Amino acid sequence: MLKFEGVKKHYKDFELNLTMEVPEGYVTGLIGANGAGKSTAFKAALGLIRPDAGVVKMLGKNVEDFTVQDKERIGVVLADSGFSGYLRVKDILPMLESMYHKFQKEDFLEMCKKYQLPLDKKIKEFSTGMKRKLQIAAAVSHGADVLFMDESTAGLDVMARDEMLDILREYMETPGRSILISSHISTDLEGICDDIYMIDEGKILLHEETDKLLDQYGLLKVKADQYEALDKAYILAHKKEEYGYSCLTNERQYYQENYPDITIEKGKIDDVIIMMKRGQQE
Ligand SMILES: Nc1ncnc2c1ncn2[C@@H]1O[C@H](COP(=O)(O)OP(=O)(O)OP(=O)(O)O)[C@@H](O)[C@H]1O
Repeated sequence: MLKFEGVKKHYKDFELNLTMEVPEGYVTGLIGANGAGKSTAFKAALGLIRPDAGVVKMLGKNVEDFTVQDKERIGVVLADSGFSGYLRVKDILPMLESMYHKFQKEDFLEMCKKYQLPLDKKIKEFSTGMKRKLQIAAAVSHGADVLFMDESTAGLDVMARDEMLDILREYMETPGRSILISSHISTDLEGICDDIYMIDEGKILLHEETDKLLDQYGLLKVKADQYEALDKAYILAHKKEEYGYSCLTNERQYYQENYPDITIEKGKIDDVIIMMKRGQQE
């Protein structure tokens, strides 16, 4: 559905070097700190910047060859963009109708009603959550096959985030669709993503299915002598701590069964990120 093949982009103090895939029917998450390269990746996929090397392929085509019709098959929600604050929802309706052949006006209006987005209030008077919901409603109302959501949970309260996830789940009910969603907050993504890529300083640190990350990853807390004796076959990284070492594993059960005396915590995505970034990889 969407593939980044060796995509490189160099800025003064930064280099993106990205290979990743968003398969059809998948919600794929891109997690990384501020400045990790998430927006640069999105811009490359949307043809807003030209990579120095590599290609982005989407819907079976190089994105550089995308036509206006191809672009209609994409929905986009970017954190720092949106509709002009001086417009009302009723003003943007004809714009959306003329931009997208497949704009589903009824669905869009229904979403506005469900998420309490008034049609005749200026958008600049909307709250952050309302603006974001409006962006999402517009992005999912023209039959797009791929949805890009860059930092779209930023600034949303728990309710608004939950409503946003509902819209995305509903969007994914139609077969053949995919979403690429980014955030610097892992808990925002773990409830919706099938698959997670962790990005740091422009490179992918780890790619894993969300279920596997949550069910099978773990953090071992061991003393120095326990560490020496440990079978490291399923240890991905270790980090020196006051008490000895913390070790990241992708086979928690193996260590639970074979080392009953060792303290093993369930994997949290943030722990995995910290270990992959700050720990020493095996
Ligand atoms: N047009 C540009 N010119 C120079 N440097 C840039 C440009 N765009 C991005 N960068 C740099 O590239 C790096 C990655 O930025 P990017 O916006 O992709 O990160 P991000 O992961 O989206 O971060 P955030 O969560 O803060 O949005 C940063 O160091 C940024 O300063």
